[in-house]
Amino acid sequence: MHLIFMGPPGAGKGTQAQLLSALWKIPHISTGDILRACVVAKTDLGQKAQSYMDRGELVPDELLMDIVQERMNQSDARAGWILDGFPRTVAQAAFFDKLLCEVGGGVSSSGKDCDLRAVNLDVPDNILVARLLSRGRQDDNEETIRRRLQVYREQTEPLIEFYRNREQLVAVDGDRAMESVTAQLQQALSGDS
Ligand SMILES: Nc1ncnc2c1ncn2[C@@H]1O[C@H](COP(=O)(O)OP(=O)(O)OP(=O)(O)O)[C@@H](O)[C@H]1O
Ligand SMILES: Nc1ncnc2c1ncn2[C@@H]1O[C@H](COP(=O)(O)O)[C@@H](O)[C@H]1O
Repeated sequence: MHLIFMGPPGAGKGTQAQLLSALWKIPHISTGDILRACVVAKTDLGQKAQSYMDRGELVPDELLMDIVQERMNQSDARAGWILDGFPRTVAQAAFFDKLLCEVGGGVSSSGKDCDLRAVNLDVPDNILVARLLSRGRQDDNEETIRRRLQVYREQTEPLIEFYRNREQLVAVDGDRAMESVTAQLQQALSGDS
């Protein structure tokens, strides 16, 4: 199972990825979590990324490439993965296609034998804002949330069309109870493992 979780901030990507990762015994790889760990550890990357994250901007593409490549090369990623929050730009998607050709362990990014699926969780903006305000992460304040939603519409949403054109898109209504979203995902993805 090779999954990309898309959807705006607060759509439930992390929540669902964590559940399905435990169920299917494949790693949940969140670029946001990796970056936050780098910020806490005050690594060079963390120091460069922090101001972008605090403002709700995307961290520049070139800073993401190495961490994704390194994580995908770890042994637990051989059997499959759920990528949460990557790719987020057209440039990242192109880089990711190339990476899968090189280190994909048999996963190609397209073609008839490819099992890559891009899951989009759809949730209305007013619900997203309410969810994020009650989650209360450092970047979950009203101003940053608005900017993250805007950045999502401008830079990440175009990827929905990209994966739809490749017939890899799985669209799920994320504005339901958590268990119902999980059930929809299991049903939509059954037979893909
Ligand atoms: N189906 C749901 N119904 C109600 N609340 C939900 C649902 N799914 C997730 N949540 C809650 O909404 C908040 C955001 O969820 P989550 O962190 O999974 O979103 P995300 O898409 O990963 O966001 P981000 O991209 O900002 O990291 C969390 O507090 C989570 O508990
Ligand atoms: N793929 C990414 N490209 C650029 N910036 C990213 C990426 N993934 C995460 N970020 C930054 O981290 C925060 C939080 O990410 P979450 O996925 O919401 O945890 C995001 O706003 C970007 O600044």
